[in-house]
Amino acid sequence: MAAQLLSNGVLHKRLPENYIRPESQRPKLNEVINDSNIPLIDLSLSDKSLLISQISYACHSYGFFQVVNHGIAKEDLEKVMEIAKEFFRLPKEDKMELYSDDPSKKIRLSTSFNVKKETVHNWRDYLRLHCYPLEEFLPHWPSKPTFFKDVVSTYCREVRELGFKLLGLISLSLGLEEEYIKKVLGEQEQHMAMNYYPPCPQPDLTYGLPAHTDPNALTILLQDQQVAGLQVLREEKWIAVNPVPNALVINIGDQIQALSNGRYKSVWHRAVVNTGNERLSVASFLCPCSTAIVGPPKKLIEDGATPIYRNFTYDEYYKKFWSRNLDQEHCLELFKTQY
Ligand SMILES: O=C(O)CCC(=O)C(=O)O
Ligand SMILES: [Fe+2]
Repeated sequence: MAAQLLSNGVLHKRLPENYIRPESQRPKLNEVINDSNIPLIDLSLSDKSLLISQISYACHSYGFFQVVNHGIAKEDLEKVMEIAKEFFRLPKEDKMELYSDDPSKKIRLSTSFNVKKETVHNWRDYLRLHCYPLEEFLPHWPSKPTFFKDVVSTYCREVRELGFKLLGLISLSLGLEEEYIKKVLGEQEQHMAMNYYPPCPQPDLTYGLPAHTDPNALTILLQDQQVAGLQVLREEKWIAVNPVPNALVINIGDQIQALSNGRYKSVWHRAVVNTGNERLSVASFLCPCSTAIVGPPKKLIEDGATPIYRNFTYDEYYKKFWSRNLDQEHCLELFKTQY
């Protein structure tokens, strides 16, 4: 039976059986660290070498950071959040026109993660959109709510620019030329996931999204300004990433981990749910073009360092990623060299 969209409005008093994780896999919410946080970086900092050293530290020791003064207006962030909320409130008939559980579809509304493969579902609906080149995909995006295409396409353009700026800073922080990563990754694809996590009757038994790493190069996440839910693994402990006003959360994906020869980390993260409030997040993923060959630059291995991963194309990697369950071993493990 097809999984049901949670946003279609059935209220659950108890968590349905097929969302309940076995005891050993539950989120242990009382053990999460709430009062520590990931680095917060001000991108308007005029001291560029200080900025680069902050980026280097954040990418190496957290794999995650938040940015403020990132160049995207507060109003644009608010509009995207609002339109995402409106989207998930559309009538069932409108939403079901977009429903698909086929991960290869470029525009689709779905639920959980990979409903055809997984045995336990996650407390999430999501709209996944390919966003680049915009002119190619825009005509196929949802035409409701009315301003969806306008608002989301403006945001996509802004996020892409921010992503390139960050890739430049990341290149510099690795001692590479500013344009290095952008050149290697080719004409990058851009995908978006609008995640909707409704209130959940038993949040300690399930996830919005279980622990995973992002398979792409760089992720820019706009998270709900009111409701926390994102958590990041650091030194074997889960840390809550509490929302900071107007900040965007940045995380290193598997491709930058590979490209930096393991220096920068694509870390495990997850989204948990709660009883009282719905939560939304909008993730933008910059992805290498499918034929891009990912491997460490000469500069990072010239002092005799061993390449940790074999070279691969993004196409090969992405297929492998979607053929697995989300919470298996780090997908990069499968690409390690045999030394
Ligand atoms: O909802 C969140 O905060 C996390 C979303 C996420 O990790 C993803 O979409 O890959
Ligand atoms: Fe993620």
